[in-house]
Amino acid sequence: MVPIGMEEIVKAPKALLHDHLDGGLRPATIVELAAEVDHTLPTTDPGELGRWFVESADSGSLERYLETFDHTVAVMQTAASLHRVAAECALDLAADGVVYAEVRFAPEQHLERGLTLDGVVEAVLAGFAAGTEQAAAKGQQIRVGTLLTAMRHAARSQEIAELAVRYRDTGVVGFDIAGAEAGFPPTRHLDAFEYLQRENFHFTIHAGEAFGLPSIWQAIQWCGADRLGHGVRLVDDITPGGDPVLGRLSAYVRDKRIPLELCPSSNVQTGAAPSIAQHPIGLLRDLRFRVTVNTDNRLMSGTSMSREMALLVDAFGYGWSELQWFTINAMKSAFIPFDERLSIINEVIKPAYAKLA
Ligand SMILES: O=c1[nH]cnc2c1ncn2[C@@H]1O[C@H](CO)[C@@H](O)[C@H]1O
Ligand SMILES: [Zn+2]
Repeated sequence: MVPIGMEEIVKAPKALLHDHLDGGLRPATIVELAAEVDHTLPTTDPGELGRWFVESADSGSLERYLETFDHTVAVMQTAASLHRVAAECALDLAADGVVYAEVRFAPEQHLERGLTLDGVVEAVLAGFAAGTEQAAAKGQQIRVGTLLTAMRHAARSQEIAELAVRYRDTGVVGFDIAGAEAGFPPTRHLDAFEYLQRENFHFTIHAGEAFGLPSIWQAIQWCGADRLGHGVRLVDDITPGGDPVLGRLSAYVRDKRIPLELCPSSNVQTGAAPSIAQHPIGLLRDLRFRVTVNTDNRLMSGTSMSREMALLVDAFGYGWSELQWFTINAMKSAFIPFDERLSIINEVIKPAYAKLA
């Protein structure tokens, strides 16, 4: 079998469920926006700045990895800058062959220059719409859904959950919590999750990245998460060997087909996995968990959806059938309505992979 090349992977349709808006800016855009607001960057050379983000995020610790977001969040404090960053995000994902993306960000982090929560959300939604339209004009079809994130160390999750529900018919498709995981269990935000369940709304929870099984267990069994952001530490509940044995929690996650939003490069940078080749995605796929492949933060990892796929092809020898499986898993797990998911699977994904294979 001829190994699959990067160019072909870019052309293949891909679905992305876990991508942070403030973790995916173009370095050149950060430089321009920083000059407008007098924000001091480590360097104003876009190439060097891109490398600075990757090297700084390569820290082995989630807390230190998250410090790099100070520079991206600082330049995303006006409606115009949020609009631009969101439009470029849609354009960049579409150019990479992503046909469906859920992009998340935390509105509460963008209020430093007078915007309201609603103002932040409206600027981002308008930016995604503009970028989607520009991509379509170039012949690149993408659909972008927005997830609103609440920061887990803060106390605004109920407010952000209500904000998400308010915009559910105009582009917001789900809710999430993010930020440092150790010391900030999901149950701190139980009120918000119970509210969302009563509203029949969708949410994912960052869990099982920098903290292990208790975090995953709470996210699912206390909070009712539809999906797990990362969830990579679920392997702590699997006894490896010729015939791996699943514990109660990992068996539950697999039986219920709870999607795992795995982010290989990001996990290596924060120390959640030793390398791509040793990333638990290999085992989890073999065991048929509902595995999806994601970018997390394209800027901090110097990556793209196609690059993450290519890394897995290199490390695990995956072919088109595995790449299609990841893509369909993601599409099945999306927060948009079932009929819309199905039409992307049947009309876009399957015909394209049939030609590739
Ligand atoms: O992998 C991650 N784990 C936990 N939190 C994260 C990760 N990536 C980004 N953020 C946090 O989410 C916020 C909103 O997008 C970012 O500002 C960052 O603090
Ligand atoms: Zn994340």
